[in-house]
Amino acid sequence: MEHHRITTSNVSRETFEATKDLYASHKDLLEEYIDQLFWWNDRINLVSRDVSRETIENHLHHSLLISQLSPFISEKNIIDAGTGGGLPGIPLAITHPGKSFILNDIVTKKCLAVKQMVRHLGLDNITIVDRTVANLQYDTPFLLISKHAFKVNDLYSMTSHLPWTAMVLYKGLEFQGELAGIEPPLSIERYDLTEGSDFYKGKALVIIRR
Ligand SMILES: C[S@@+](CC[C@H](N)C(=O)[O-])C[C@H]1O[C@@H](n2cnc3c(N)ncnc32)[C@H](O)[C@@H]1O
Repeated sequence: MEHHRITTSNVSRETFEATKDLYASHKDLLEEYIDQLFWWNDRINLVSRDVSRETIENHLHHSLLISQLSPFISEKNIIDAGTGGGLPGIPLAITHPGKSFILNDIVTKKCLAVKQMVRHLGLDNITIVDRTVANLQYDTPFLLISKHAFKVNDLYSMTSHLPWTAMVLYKGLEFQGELAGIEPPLSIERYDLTEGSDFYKGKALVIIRR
């Protein structure tokens, strides 16, 4: 794994503040999404059962953080692999109506719930695809994003056939062991989120380019 080039930066206060502003300017729809997530979570398991509203709000802020990073800003087509209940894809689609999102999960009932939420929220920039990410077919270059769903080497090998321009992954700070077995040298930027708040301690956003 030494052949990969890894750099580390901190995410600035301004970036966290800009994310809060983005949340505030789409508050009504984001709060509606949280209501939907709780409603569906009572029926099927999307997030942990006893999770508080405050924690879910933190997950939405966390989801929106990547909107401040250049790979997200410059790409119109985005695939969220292992989206579960729609994180980070739904908050990003709400706040970026000009971008197109594919939300992917291997579990069909999760995808059905996400489809209902998307319909309820009136979002027309989301397509849902229920299969393993390894079987996705897509010809247009896109940004691959994923929050706490895969080890880096697993996601890398499952998507090697796809034309992703970069991956942005929501990881813990210590993800380097997950690079084992990846042969081509990667350029990796690790953004340490620890400065954000207690919620972000030990968390990182990881940008990977091949
Ligand atoms: C820990 S959950 C994370 C969900 C969401 N990203 C979040 O942050 O709340 C991981 C998700 O990855 C999905 N998953 C696991 N293997 C997958 C695969 N091969 N292809 C697509 N989705 C997969 C699971 O069904 C699950 O919903």
